[in-house]
Amino acid sequence: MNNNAIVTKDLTKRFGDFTATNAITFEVGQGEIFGFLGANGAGKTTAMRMLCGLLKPSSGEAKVAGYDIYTQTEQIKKRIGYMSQKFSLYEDLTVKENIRFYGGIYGLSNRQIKEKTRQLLARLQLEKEAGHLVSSLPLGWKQKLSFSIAVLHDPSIVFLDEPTGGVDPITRRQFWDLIYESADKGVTIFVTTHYMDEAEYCNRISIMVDGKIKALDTPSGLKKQYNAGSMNDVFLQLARAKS
Ligand SMILES: Nc1ncnc2c1ncn2[C@@H]1O[C@H](COP(=O)(O)OP(=O)(O)OP(=O)(O)O)[C@@H](O)[C@H]1O
Repeated sequence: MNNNAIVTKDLTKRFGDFTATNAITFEVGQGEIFGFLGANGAGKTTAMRMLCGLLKPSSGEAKVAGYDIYTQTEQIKKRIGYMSQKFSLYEDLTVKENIRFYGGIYGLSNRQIKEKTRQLLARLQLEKEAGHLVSSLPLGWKQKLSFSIAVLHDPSIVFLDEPTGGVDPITRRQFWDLIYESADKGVTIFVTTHYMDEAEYCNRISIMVDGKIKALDTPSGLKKQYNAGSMNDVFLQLARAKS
């Protein structure tokens, strides 16, 4: 396989008789921002959990950061960051304690944790809140903190599962500034979202319907292909074609 960040071939996950992810095939380049779109229940989280080494596929192949998702999940976990829909910050720990806790899990030294904490708090302008409980932060700040912690150990790929749910477009845009900063440093971003403004920010997008990838291209390529004025229009056409 080449040096793409993610390569999948016919990747499939069945739960009993139900096929949640149905033979998906795609490649994501290093440093690319790849949007993984689909309606509720389309199979996005299932696919993402397989790529993160958290769920064993039923069939098909995939490599993440060059490692096999069946046999090399430990190597994969060391090289990726993951931010789930219900991000995993500890609400009853302070901002600084959360950073220290995750730095420890990622195997950073005390010196690295101290330096990373300083950089992170400065970048997010959260110095004053360093000693505040995470539960006291507004949702948008929790999301930015959660993303920053997901890339604390300088992973080569970061998986974001609906990272900006429930916040306004301006707060989402600020979150995307963080994503662009990471991508500029060569980090591959694999992101699921329901927001079409966010879809437009991606380099390429795949759209999943009922477990299958129905479209995959740049936002402008997809709009052209579907003769659509917006990504929302593309999305609706694909969703309608289903019924
Ligand atoms: N452990 C499981 N056992 C049985 N069915 C499951 C399991 N996990 C997911 N599913 C089913 O697989 C389908 C795809 O779920 P998945 O969470 O991957 O979708 P999604 O595209 O991420 O949706 P959402 O946008 O709502 O998060 C759903 O119908 C879900 O009920």
